[in-house]
Amino acid sequence: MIAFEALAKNYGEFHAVHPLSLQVRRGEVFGFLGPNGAGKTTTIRMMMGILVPSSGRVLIDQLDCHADATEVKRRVGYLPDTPVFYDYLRGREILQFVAEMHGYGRAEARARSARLLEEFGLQEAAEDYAVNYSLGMKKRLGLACALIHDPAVLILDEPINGLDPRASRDVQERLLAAAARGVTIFVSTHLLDMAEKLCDRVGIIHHGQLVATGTLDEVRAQASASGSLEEVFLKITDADSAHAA
Ligand SMILES: Nc1ncnc2c1ncn2[C@@H]1O[C@H](COP(=O)(O)OP(=O)(O)OP(=O)(O)O)[C@@H](O)[C@H]1O
Repeated sequence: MIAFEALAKNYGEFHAVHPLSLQVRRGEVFGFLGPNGAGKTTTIRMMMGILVPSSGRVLIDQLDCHADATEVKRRVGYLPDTPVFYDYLRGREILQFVAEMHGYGRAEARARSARLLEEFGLQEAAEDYAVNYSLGMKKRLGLACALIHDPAVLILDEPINGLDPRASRDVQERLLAAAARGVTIFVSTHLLDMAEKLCDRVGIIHHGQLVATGTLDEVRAQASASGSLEEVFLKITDADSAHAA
């Protein structure tokens, strides 16, 4: 479903993402984990056609995310790390606007927006301006925007970063519901609890390099570590730092 083929990004001499090769299967929830500055957002921006790869490519449904960016966007819902909305549009208007951008007529856009506002618990705030939304509400609105066209794939950059425990659980439950409907989810995070609860497989990226991939058990075995994902993650990224130093 998602195929990274030696995808890489350099900024001058700096290798933000070293050649990355990886397959994510249809219906899988894949956690892309890494510490700050590891290269997660850079990778996701290349998947969304926002950044041009220095070499290699990434395919979604066999479409090149750079060359076929428009067609890819029809199949993909994207939640950026910091969702930005027009401050003086109301929640409902934002969703309708996104639906119309996807080509739905006015009536269908309205119906889809109403359904998602309800599903995401935003009906009461539907007529409020986005500028007055809390961070949790913004993330929920962002997710609703990402799902408005029933995408087969969701690409999420830090979907619960900065949320309080209730809002965080809320978003995770909605992601699990999407996964249960068969949506393929590629989610970047440095919040390991979430990855442990949500993901079928994870990849750990550190200093722009994929240093481990697999189920939690497989990653544990690769790291010769036991215990929580946090322990495995710390061991892998520490060992790598020591190695790099
Ligand atoms: N436009 C740019 N020019 C130069 N370096 C950049 C640019 N954008 C990102 N970088 C660098 O590339 C590296 C990877 O950044 P990226 O934002 O992808 O990390 P991240 O894993 O998403 O981190 P975080 O969890 O902090 O968001 C960082 O060292 C960053 O400073």
